Amino acid sequence: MTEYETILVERRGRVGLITLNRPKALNALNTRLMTEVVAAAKDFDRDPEIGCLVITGSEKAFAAGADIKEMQDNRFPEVYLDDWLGPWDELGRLRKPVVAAVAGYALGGGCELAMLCDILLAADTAQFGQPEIKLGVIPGIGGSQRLTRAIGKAKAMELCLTGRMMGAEEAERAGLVSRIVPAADLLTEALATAEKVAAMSAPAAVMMKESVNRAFETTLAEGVRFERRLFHAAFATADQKEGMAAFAEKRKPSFQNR
Ligand SMILES: CC(C)=CC(=O)SCCNC(=O)CCNC(=O)[C@H](O)C(C)(C)COP(=O)(O)OP(=O)(O)OC[C@H]1O[C@@H](n2cnc3c(N)ncnc32)[C@H](O)[C@@H]1OP(=O)(O)O
Repeated sequence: MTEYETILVERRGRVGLITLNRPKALNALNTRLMTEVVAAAKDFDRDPEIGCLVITGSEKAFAAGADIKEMQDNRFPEVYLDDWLGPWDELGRLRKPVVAAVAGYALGGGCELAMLCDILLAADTAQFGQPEIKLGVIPGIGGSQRLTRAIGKAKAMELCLTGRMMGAEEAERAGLVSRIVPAADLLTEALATAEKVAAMSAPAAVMMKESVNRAFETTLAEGVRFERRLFHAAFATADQKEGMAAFAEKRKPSFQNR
């Protein structure tokens, strides 16, 4: 069993739950936390018993950004040569779906971490923002790119250039989050959503995630072609036979994840 210092890691049936746990620093993302989150998420991603992940924080903060005190004395040659913050990109390469359950502050790297996930659920207390400009820097884990793709240039530009936070309702209207839930229900709702995903055919869920994500990386024609190829490939799985037989026989499917 791996020992972690800055996160809590639990299995809830077929769901892998990662809880950021630096409460005194509002879950500021230091190097240790980055290393631990990435390692735990990759372990779950490799685990055939896990079908979906949930990443969450505390009531007050999902994460208040990269750890400012840790990075304030950084110098260009070191951060450049070490590709500092690069390991976060590995979360974007996870094959299994990931649900972000966000309450309180999701700022800077915290907002970027949420956007690295696939389904974003927000508590009514959630506050999103990219305030790096106030520190004399810009986002470094994809914030200027993913926020712009999620909510469009007009709003992303305003938020990034002013550092203004946006609440859960504005974030939902803008298309950043899929749903708002009362703060007290956030984890229950996130786990229920993740369980629903984990109960689907694992190959179909991985194909679905890959196909939706492709929409951000390619032209419409290429994306449609990519989707068609994966759709064809789904007919090579036992789960396609089971899913369609279950429909015809008016029963629930029992997927074998192959
Ligand atoms: C990824 C990249 C490239 C960049 C970034 O993410 S830069 C960081 C972006 N985030 C921020 O700028 C937010 C910084 N935090 C705040 O503005 C405030 O903490 C707050 C508005 C989120 C909450 O304010 P509140 O008054 O409720 O709480 P504080 O007393 O300010 O914070 C409690 C405790 O946590 C420490 N803290 C908070 N955020 C960070 C952070 N990002 N890095 C390091 N430490 C952080 C804060 O210093 C305080 O600790 P102490 O009591 O020990 O001072």
